[in-house]
Amino acid sequence: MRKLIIGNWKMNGLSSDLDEIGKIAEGIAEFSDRVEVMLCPPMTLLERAAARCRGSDLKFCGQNCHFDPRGSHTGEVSAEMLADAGASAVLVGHSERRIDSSEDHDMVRLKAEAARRANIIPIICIGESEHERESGYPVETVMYSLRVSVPDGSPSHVVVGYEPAWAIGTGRTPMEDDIATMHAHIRRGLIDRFGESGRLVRVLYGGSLNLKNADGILAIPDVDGGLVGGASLKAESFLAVIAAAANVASLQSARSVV
Ligand SMILES: O=C[C@H](O)COP(=O)(O)O
Repeated sequence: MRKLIIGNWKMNGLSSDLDEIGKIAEGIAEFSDRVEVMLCPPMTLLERAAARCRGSDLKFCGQNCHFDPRGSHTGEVSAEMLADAGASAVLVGHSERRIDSSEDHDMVRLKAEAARRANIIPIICIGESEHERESGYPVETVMYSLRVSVPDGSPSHVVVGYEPAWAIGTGRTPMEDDIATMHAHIRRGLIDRFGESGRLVRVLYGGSLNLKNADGILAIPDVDGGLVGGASLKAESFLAVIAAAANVASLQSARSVV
């Protein structure tokens, strides 16, 4: 399976950064056989970025959507609008939205269902806070989020992003063994719920992923790719993470042949 690397620009990016997005689109061509790449620019750049990169392998992703298709929701954007602007996917339940906008698991599930309704892929983000990790029950916390946030029905075209909130933007990451344990639990939870189809759900790791740690983290079993924040803002650092993902994908496919 190709690795999936998603860059999340969060509330960063002006029209002067469209050239940087163009560089990313050009730079990923050599890795496209091993890595699928998506970028989540701010809403104000989405349509222009998608138009500019049309014909490249770079796909675009919204950072959030409302669960209704239209209506009286000032300041919101629907999944249908994201699709119309050129998005193939949307992040739902990112911990920054859960904190800033009090989104709970039920709302995240409704948003994931809205993405499916609009034929775009929901990237469903789950992860424990520092307090939840220190309380000693991070696995239980994450498994509960997974159960409630992921909608029923076929899990095909659903992506899960495991992002420990305390690792986001801090330069701190869990130990590789802890990431392996969490991803194994998530995989088991998906298989228990969806049977063999649960094996096909891509599970990404996010939280201070960068060039220095990408080789190790992306090689962990059941880590199917990564969600990259800060390191995705410049083409050079984002392409370095993508190159690392391509190397890991090559090694894993060589091993699976032997
Ligand atoms: O969506 C991306 C994540 O929040 C990770 O952000 P970060 O790489 O800056 O820690």
